[in-house]
Amino acid sequence: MEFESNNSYYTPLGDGPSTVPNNSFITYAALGAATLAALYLSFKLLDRRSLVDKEGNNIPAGPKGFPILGSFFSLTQYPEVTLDQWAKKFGDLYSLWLGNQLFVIVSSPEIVKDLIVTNGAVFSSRKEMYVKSQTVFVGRGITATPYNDRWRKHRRIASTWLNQRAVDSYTNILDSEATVLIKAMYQESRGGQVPINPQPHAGRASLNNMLSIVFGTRTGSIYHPLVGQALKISREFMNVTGPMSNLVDFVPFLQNLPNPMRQRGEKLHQKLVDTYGGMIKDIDSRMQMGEGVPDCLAKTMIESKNEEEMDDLDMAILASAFMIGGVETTAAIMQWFSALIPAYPEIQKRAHEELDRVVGRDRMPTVDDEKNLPFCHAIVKEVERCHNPFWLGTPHVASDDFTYKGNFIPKGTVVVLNTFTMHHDPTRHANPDKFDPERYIRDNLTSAESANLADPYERDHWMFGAGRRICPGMIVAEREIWLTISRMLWAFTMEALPNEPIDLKEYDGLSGRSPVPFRVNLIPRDNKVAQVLALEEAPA
Ligand code: HEM
Repeated sequence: MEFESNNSYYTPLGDGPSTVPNNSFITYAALGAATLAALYLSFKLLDRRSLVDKEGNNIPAGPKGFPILGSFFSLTQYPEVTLDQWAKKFGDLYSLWLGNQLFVIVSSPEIVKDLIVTNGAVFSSRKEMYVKSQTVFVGRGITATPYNDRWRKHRRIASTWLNQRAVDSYTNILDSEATVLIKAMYQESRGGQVPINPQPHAGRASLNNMLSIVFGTRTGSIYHPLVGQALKISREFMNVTGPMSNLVDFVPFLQNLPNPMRQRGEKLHQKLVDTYGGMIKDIDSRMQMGEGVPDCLAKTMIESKNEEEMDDLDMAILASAFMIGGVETTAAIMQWFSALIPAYPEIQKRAHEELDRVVGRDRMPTVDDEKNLPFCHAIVKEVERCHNPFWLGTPHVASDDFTYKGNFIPKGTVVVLNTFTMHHDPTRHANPDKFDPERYIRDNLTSAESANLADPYERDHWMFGAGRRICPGMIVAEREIWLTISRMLWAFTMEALPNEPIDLKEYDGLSGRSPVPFRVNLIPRDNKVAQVLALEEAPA
């Protein structure tokens, strides 16, 4: 199959500033028919605002918003900041409207546990968003599907490649890709002589891990055409499918008008089918010709497609969910780490001392070393707390009416975990805006273990979501993040360029977020680095 040769990952803002909403309200407003529909809807909306249950309990209070649009335009730029301000005003459980859709915003660990975990039978569905679910994923794929038998089947199949035993079986691949990453960074920076943009390197490391798991293949360099193409697809996905960014998702009459988001969604859908569906077809043909194919998700799906009643589209979209969910996310954490750490020489120094004491200079840290490197482990968790790539997560939906402590949550309400507020709660994280790994120094659990703690206030962070839809890729994600970050720390002293400050506020992406491109100096810590990376012969 052919891949477009496109290295646009160097300029990921190619589709315009990503923090601007995707729909042009002006275009829609120009259409006269909208006025009548608007009036009708505003009456309906007023009706819904007074929703009550049988006992007369109201929906939680919240910002009023505007007729028709609700609070849409308050949430276009840095929505997590607005949600945080409203949490301070309206409390840990409040509501808002976007168009005809009611949202409930949950900002405390206790309420997340009570609703999403304890009442998972009610709060584990997804809204079939017009752009993301209906147009891009066409009702398939594990991420966006409602809580039904198709989701259960896809989650079960996904888990066979993401559970602890599976991850243990391919940890050698994650380990080798982490070494390749360090080597490529070393080489591109010419042993620390020129600054580099870590983005394509982080992207390729994550991409190669997912390519191995899903298709049993990998790319040989950041210039392989699949790197540019896959990262471009993931980036477009992040910019097209924000949980609160598409007005057309919430104002249904817009779906019948000429619609740029539908076109972008359809194009993206086709790219997914052509790229990842095409790779599955290649594997299928090779298997039919009796060629040996490495074990991978695609092979599992092809072998069991009759028994599991999966068609080609099911397989293409499930593979796409891995390629999207598993690439930008882990790569974003590696990038946030690389953006943050140059500002903290004293933290690097302490990490270097720990690494030298526990691991030494003759080898790089491994998965087994993590338990003996509490400060490096704490750095990873603190990066995740400060820079969750999905502040709004993937919202859940109530599949039934529910009343929680006098607050009515009607069936169909979208429930958002307000992770920004929870990650910045000063009662749990003193001085929350400070990057301070020390706060996790006594946390010796993985995030997967932490998610199972009985006390939700003890959980490390909420980056992976919660309940029955919690990220099934947590174990592999953590392992690859550990290997890459601990090895970057082991190999380099990371420094910002004197005249190029690294922007930690702006970010790229609407559903997921990663830093805007930046460059860093990666100074090898000593000449052992080249030897351990097998770039230089060890002295006799
Ligand atoms: C830093 C890395 C990652 C982050 C921050 C992340 C975050 C998330 C979040 C917030 C959700 C929604 C959870 C919820 O509904 O409560 C999710 C779901 C999901 N993630 Fe991840 N993820 C990461 C890595 C991965 C990886 C490596 C994979 C591998 C394939 C993956 C696959 C998925 C899938 C398939 C779902 C959908 C689950 C469902 O709806 O049942 N993720 N992820």
